[in-house]
Amino acid sequence: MKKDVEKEIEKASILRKKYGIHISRHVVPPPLESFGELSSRYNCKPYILRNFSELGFQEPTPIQRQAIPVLLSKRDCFACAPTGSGKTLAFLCPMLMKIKPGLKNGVPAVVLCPTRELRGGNFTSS
Ligand SMILES: Nc1ncnc2c1ncn2[C@@H]1O[C@H](COP(=O)(O)OP(=O)(O)OP(=O)(O)O)[C@@H](O)[C@H]1O
Repeated sequence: MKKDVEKEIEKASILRKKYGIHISRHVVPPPLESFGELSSRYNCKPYILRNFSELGFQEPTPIQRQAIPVLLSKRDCFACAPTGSGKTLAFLCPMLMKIKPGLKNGVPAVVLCPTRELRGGNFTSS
């Protein structure tokens, strides 16, 4: 049992190294190896993954690999990644996964953008 946990921690650390992901807390969910893990680990509906595939998103970007599992674990996430690295999907994906039939009030969110240009970009990619 302990060996399994150690193996998982080691695997997560190898993945983070490979994708240049830095974390500042010790107990952080492992990064995604692929979008497919959203199904196996978080029960993501197939239509969401189909949409990613139709958009040509073959694999998650580094910020998506780490931020999505943190947000799906209901943890707060303060993340930083370069412009154009896929931050929008990193926060939208967990929200999309929360939308369920019959959900009356949707999923509330506030998106703060420091400039009008970034607001435009965020709106378009959403
Ligand atoms: N996993 C992915 N694979 C391929 N392309 C992706 C992926 N995720 C997002 N993209 C595309 O990459 C582009 C940049 O993404 P996005 O605008 O989300 O980056 P950002 O980090 O939010 O940028 P900014 O800092 O300007 O807000 C968009 O065209 C988006 O559709």
